[in-house]
Amino acid sequence: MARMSASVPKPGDPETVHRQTGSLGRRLVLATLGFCLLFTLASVGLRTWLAWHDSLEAMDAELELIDQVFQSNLARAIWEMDSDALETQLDSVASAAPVGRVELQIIRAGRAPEVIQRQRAQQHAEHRAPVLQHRLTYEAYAGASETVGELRLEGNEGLLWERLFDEVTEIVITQVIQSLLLAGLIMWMFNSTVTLHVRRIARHLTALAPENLDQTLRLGRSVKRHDELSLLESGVNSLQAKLSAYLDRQHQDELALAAHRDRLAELVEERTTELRAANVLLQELSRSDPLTGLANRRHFDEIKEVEFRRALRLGQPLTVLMCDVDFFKRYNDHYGHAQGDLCLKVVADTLKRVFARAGEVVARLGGEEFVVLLPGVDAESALRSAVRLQQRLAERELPHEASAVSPYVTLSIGLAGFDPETVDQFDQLLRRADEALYRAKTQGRNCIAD
Ligand SMILES: Nc1nc2c(ncn2[C@@H]2O[C@H](COP(=O)(O)OP(=O)(O)OP(=O)(O)O)[C@@H](O)[C@H]2O)c(=O)[nH]1
Repeated sequence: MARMSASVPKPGDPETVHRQTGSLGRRLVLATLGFCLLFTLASVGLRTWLAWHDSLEAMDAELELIDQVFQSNLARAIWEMDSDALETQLDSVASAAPVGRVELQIIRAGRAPEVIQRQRAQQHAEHRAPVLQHRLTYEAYAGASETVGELRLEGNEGLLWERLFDEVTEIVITQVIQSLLLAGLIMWMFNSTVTLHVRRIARHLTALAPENLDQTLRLGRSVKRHDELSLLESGVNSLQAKLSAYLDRQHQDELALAAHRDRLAELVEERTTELRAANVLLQELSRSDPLTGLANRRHFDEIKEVEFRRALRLGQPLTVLMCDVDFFKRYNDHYGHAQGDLCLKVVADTLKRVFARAGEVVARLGGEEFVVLLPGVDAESALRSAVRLQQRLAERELPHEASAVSPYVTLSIGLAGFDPETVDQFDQLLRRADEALYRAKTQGRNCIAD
């Protein structure tokens, strides 16, 4: 199977393309043969015409020679009226190859001329062969020359055509051989000087890939040759070099781009982390009181509704403590506003320590007023926690010389427990806690009212 598939021509393979498109050399040979055929026809025509005229001239000369050879003997035979000799001479003339027809007119005084003729069987009356005609004279003695007849020699037309046929045959054969040799020579030269190298270039280009661009094209010809193929060879190599440099540059650019992309991703990751942290911080800040770090009123408002609905749904207890620093205005006036802030921080810290269980919420509602939300805690437990709060604060012994109830900072606490019978909104619960706080204040402060 592997062997079979290896022999299957692949698209783009130079051999396949060559089979599909044909050979330049073959086309050149066909063109050469066509041209040679036309040239041969023209050449044969011209040479045939020349050969015909040469044959005519040659036959004319031959007739002249025959005439020179036989005219004196014929003239003598007429003069001597030797009819045997005359016949013999005439037969000899007629048997000469160049002669197609011979006609002898014998002039007799006082009588009509006598005509004797000899003709080849195939000689036509109308022919193209040369004709030689002249008078025959006989000089019986010096100075007494007399016309005795007239000889007409007509050339052998058959011989003419025979000679022409031989000539034309020779011309055609030599021309055809010449054309075939020329076409073969051109094909061989074209194949060895052009086609071979063009195929090598095609194979080289087909095998080109990014990883072998450094393999230059070598046509294996003499370095002294500087022709179109040399230009093509150096052009291909120059193109490969440029392409290789371009791919190298592109690779470097891709590496740099990947590095930039990685760096950018890192920066984005860093910025995202920073943004997330900032966002978390922002959310915390938006929900917490900047002075004490406790939940602010906004955050408390979010939580209170959730816890209230849960208590309502599950029927669990929910208790609210409203806490207010006693005589805080006096504290501020006595110790200054900055010290007042520190005092608020200590109170907040005490609140956080006492109400540190999960679910317990401590918030600063404003000024020196704090609220504690105790989900799942009934009023009785809450009261104990409130007492513990006052004790813890007292243990911290924050001096408050301006207070009318204690030498230390104290808290008044209002307590309200959730009663589903009478309360259906959290703010009602909050109002009750506020009212309880008011009662704690009016009852003398530093106490817990419910
Ligand atoms: N240092 C400081 N003082 C604040 C802050 N917020 C409110 N205050 C002060 O807290 C005081 C609250 O005084 P009041 O509402 O009259 O109450 P009080 O003086 O504590 O009197 P009682 O509540 O009746 O015991 C005001 O003097 C406010 O200026 C704060 O963030 N820092």
